[in-house]
Amino acid sequence: MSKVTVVDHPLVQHKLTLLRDKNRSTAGFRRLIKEVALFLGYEVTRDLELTMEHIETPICGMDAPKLKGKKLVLASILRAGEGMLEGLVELMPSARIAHIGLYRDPETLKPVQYYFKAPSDIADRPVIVVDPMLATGNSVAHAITLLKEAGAKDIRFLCLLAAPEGVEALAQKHPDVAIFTAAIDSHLNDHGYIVPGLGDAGDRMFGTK
Ligand SMILES: O=P(O)(O)OC[C@H]1O[C@H](OP(=O)(O)OP(=O)(O)O)[C@H](O)[C@@H]1O
Ligand SMILES: O=c1cc[nH]c(=O)[nH]1
Ligand SMILES: [Mg+2]
Repeated sequence: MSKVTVVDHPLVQHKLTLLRDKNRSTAGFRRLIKEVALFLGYEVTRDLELTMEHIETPICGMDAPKLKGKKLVLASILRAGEGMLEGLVELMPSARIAHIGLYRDPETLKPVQYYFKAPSDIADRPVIVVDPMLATGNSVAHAITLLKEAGAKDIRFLCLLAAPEGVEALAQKHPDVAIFTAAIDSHLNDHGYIVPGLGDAGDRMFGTK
């Protein structure tokens, strides 16, 4: 069973409420997604391994902690992952980036793939998959399958909002992938939207509806 972490930091919860509000402007929505991603970024990277390195401060030499191993990969599920990616890149400017182009067929709720590009040495790097919405879980499960086929081994998933159905489905398909989210909502409606949710994240972020 996947480990699920709900990030209940008060600032995250406050900003999530602002995001849910249907009267939030496109600019406000974009800014908030990026801000929340910064907070969530702290949690999703909490268990990264450190190694000691000798450095010289202006005062003396010391052994100080640095991240161990290769830079990690941020894997953004298009389109909505891009908003969170912006915040995470600010936190980890040297991260490598993977893009996975998927949209959900509104009838079948199955993902339709239109793009995939990942670093060639992804097998040697930790991977954080980002997409604000975990609804049925079909999109992220497909994205993770593609990343595993490309060689990824150490994968975690960061979203903003999850439905219980999606958490369950992802845990079934990829039990090795830890899930980080700001909230787990009530359920999915007949169209596969999260209730109460925040609507269509991509459309709200890019102003396409
Ligand atoms: O868990 P699922 O049921 O698969 O739904 C979640 C997916 O739906 C949304 O993308 P969408 O298909 O709207 O594409 P977009 O980001 O281009 O708007 C969202 O960003 C996820 O990728
Ligand atoms: O509630 C939902 C479900 C899928 N995708 C979204 O953007 N929102
Ligand atoms: Mg969308």
